[in-house]
Amino acid sequence: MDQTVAGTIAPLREIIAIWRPYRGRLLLGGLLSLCALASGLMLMGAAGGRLAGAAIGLSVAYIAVRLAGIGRIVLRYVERLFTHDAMFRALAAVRVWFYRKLATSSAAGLGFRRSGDLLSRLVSDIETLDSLYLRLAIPLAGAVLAGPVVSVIGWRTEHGLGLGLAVLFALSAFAFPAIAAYVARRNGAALSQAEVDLRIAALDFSGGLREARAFEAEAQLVDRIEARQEQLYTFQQQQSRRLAIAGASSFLCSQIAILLALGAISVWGSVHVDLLQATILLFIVIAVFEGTMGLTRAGLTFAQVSHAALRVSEVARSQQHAGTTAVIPAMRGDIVLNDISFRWADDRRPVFKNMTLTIRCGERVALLGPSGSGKSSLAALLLKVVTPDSGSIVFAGDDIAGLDTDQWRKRIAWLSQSTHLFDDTIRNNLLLVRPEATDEALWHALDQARIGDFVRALPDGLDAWIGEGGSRLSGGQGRRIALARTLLSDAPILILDEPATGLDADTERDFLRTLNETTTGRTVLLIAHRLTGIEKLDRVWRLQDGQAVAMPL
Ligand SMILES: Nc1ncnc2c1ncn2[C@@H]1O[C@H](COP(=O)(O)OP(=O)(O)OP(=O)(O)O)[C@@H](O)[C@H]1O
Repeated sequence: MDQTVAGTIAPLREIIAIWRPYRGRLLLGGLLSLCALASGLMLMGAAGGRLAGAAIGLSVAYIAVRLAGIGRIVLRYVERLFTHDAMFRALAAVRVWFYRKLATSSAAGLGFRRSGDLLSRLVSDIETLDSLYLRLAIPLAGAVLAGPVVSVIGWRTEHGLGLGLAVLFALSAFAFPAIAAYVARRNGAALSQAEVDLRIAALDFSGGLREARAFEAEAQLVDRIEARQEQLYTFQQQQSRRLAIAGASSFLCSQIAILLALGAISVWGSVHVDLLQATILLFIVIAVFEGTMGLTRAGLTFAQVSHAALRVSEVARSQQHAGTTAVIPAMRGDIVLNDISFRWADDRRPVFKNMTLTIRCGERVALLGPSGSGKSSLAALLLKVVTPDSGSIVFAGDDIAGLDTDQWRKRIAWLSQSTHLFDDTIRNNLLLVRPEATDEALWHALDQARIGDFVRALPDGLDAWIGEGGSRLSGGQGRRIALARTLLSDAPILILDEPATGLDADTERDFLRTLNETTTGRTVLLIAHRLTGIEKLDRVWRLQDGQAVAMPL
């Protein structure tokens, strides 16, 4: 992970750019917060002045205390209302942005990401981002305002005192928080990784509870969770210890500052007017330095926020990388794989070795091969989830590497081996690919997938709720809903990865017949272990040793 300053700042700038529409509200919230702070300082100063005045028999107007007191309460309330409202809106914008980035990769990339990691990014990382404004920017702006105030009043009492207070303030409000940020930043990556690991273990456990029970492996999985929890605690403890030192140092500075102000009272207190000024100073020092205590935490917050911003923006960056060029793909064309070689990782064996094949526009072709031969990897390459190590994939004469990724994926309807069904109605699951589709079109697609009669028999029909991942359906029924969704899409290219998984032999035959009839004019890539003999195909290849070998029809 990039640890440089630029690597830290760039993701934060990206997040701040998403907040741009709320700039006015955020600035107003900040301004109100500074006004609340100013009235708080005035209140303390006025209270100090009145106390000293009472001690020396000087009449100091009570009105200032009242006004500052009321002002502080009202401003604090309005400020909280504004800053939190602005922040909730800004975070909602980040969530929408994040979802959009995920949605554009939903054709493929998600299947290759760990869901626990994604959940962490979506929930805790985005939540952490509110600290950037509420616990970082606002307290820092407050410190920038309060520091000069206390130094100037100190300077007017005695130059050396003003200087001393300024140094103590700089240490307490800026230096120690910066050290805390540095320490926390160093630990931050390990800490958030430990959080993600724990979340993945917990999700794994809850998702695989049935298997864990069946194999009596619950204790083993619980041990795994506990080990990861332990690891997280260890990192948290280390972090807390170091932060406690930074916090204590900052606290020490504030206590020295108060001692200095008390010293000022004892030195200059014999002269009435100076006593007044020194007491005001003491009260303001107490208020200002109390505010700096939270800044050490802001240092920690900075580390957490910069990590969160990096993790959240990483998702976007992979998308931007994939779609930086704006070449819009043609609607139709041949797909040509030119001499492509590909392996998933350097330490894995190559999946393709200088493979060349051409899928002509409107052809119905099949790609066969034993498990692990690379059929799904080819789909991943076509969908631009991964790029070939060498060679190129060309569509209608354009290298797909140069095509706009979002637009390219819109040309493809893809049915993966584990296509996801959403916890929603049948209708909404189908409308995902064609939001404007009529009920007639939905029923047509369901009939093509041989599931129309089943849906008609449901009390709620198209509005029946199918549960998480289609849990209220049988495996085969869910598969057919997913098939219907793919058939509903009007994309010119269909990639069907083992479409018959979970279907009985009769339904499989029916479905393949439908496929023969309904996909005329579209390019269909059928990925399968073997053929049934019903498929009407223009070409068949068998994947073997990283090559596509043409098979007789
Ligand atoms: N995300 C991934 N990361 C690393 N290696 C992968 C990944 N996906 C697939 N592989 C590896 O690439 C090779 C080809 O896998 P692929 O899924 O393309 O095969 P397949 O022909 O579709 O298999 P099956 O018929 O079992 O679905 C396998 O050795 C597999 O382990």
